[in-house]
Amino acid sequence: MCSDHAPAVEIPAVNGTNGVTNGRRQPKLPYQQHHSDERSNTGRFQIIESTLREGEQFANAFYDTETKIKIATALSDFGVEYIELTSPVASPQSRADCEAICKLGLKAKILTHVRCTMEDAKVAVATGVDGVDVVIGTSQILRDHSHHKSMAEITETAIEVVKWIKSQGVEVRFSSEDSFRSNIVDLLSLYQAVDKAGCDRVGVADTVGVATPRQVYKLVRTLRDVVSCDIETHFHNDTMCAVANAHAALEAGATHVDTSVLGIGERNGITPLGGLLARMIVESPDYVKSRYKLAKLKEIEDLVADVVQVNVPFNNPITGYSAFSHKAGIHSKAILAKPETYEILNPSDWGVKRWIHFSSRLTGWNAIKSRAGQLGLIITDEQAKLLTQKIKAMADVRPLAIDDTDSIIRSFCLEHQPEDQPDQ
Ligand SMILES: CC(=O)SCCNC(=O)CCNC(=O)[C@H](O)C(C)(C)COP(=O)(O)OP(=O)(O)OC[C@H]1O[C@@H](n2cnc3c(N)ncnc32)[C@H](O)[C@@H]1OP(=O)(O)O
Ligand SMILES: O=C(O)CCC(=O)C(=O)O
Ligand SMILES: [Zn+2]
Repeated sequence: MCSDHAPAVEIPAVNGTNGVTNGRRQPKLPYQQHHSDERSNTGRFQIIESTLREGEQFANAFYDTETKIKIATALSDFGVEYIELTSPVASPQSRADCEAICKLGLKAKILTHVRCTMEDAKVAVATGVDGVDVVIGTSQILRDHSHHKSMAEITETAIEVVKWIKSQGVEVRFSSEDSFRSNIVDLLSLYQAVDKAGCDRVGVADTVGVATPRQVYKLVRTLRDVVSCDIETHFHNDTMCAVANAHAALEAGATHVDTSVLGIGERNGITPLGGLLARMIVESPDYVKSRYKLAKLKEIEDLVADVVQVNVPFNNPITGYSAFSHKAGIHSKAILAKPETYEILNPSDWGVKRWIHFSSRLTGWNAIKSRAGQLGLIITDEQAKLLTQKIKAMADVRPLAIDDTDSIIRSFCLEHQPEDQPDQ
């Protein structure tokens, strides 16, 4: 956990965020959702994990069959409800891999993602998937420059495709690509038509990452009153709103959220699996903990990071290098006393550790006293304060490594050894 430039005290993750402490249930925080809003699904959503579809559209991604199977198995074990795979019409190997994953008998349902055509739908159903995600662009710009179809043509084909997939006993979702740049009236009547045709889910997609949480809430809330089927949502992260938008969609009544591990996808990707769960555990801890094996998140992220040859960003939610680091003296003192002071997430839920940086000019005496304790050195408050001044003086000159600071602590204790100080 600690590098030479990040001297740290690892302290046990003992906080009971949202849990039971000393046999007493903690009072809910005022900003926690109480699920009194009937429309909100923040305590009962499902994840459509698209690392093997949207994620394959990430610039660096190349998955061989073995890797796809490894990722699909890990995601299913983690607890995601659905795994979405690349279109089987993309290439012969994509089709073979889709068939192979369908035969694994994973707990998660297997979906594949195709264009809104009967030809694509037939190939998709023949692979043995549990469900087919059908998509077509509905914004004027995509209709003009991608597939050149009118809304009437889209509606006619969509109804035919949805009805046919349903007739095969396979789950079907119909999604409008670029929903937030589409005409709302066109969009709602299209969703209504496919809902009537027997669609299991309709999908709202912010394909270009233009939507804000307020716009998402408004569209999904309206849609919730127009269709009776489930509502899936897909958010790109171009303006860093992908997690907030997913949350807003659930509040407005969406039932499913698309994610990918580390958020990989076209351009800078979509709602990351870890980021979404970090957001959701804060208000629905029991639901999130009961469905997903959170302690496996780091393993899955490391696996995918390795496959697509990227580093996990330092500020990644939960698993980033500094996600549970505390440096300034004011923070460190309070964290040592009660971790919830500066942590809304509990690292032990995710199998990771918090750590306290203790070798900078921002370090306070409480952190130094705690570090001395970890080294088996007992010092008084006054001695810790004096020692902290020495460490600050050194840290003003250059970055200190853990060993540097530990040496300063040890020499200080030798100089100030009381009669009963244990020998070092
Ligand atoms: C926003 C998203 O991420 S959507 C999902 C994106 N996923 C993919 O594209 C999967 C990988 N894609 C591929 O392998 C290929 O693009 C294929 C096999 C799907 C199609 O390949 P090609 O036939 O060579 O066509 P190309 O990729 O150049 O263009 C896309 C074609 O699909 C049509 N099209 C695009 N979107 C749709 C749609 N949603 N429904 C129906 N047709 C569509 C376009 O009009 C174009 O048709 P054209 O052949 O008449 O020009
Ligand atoms: O099928 C969908 O809902 C989303 C497709 C997609 O990746 C997008 O629109 O960005
Ligand atoms: Zn996408």
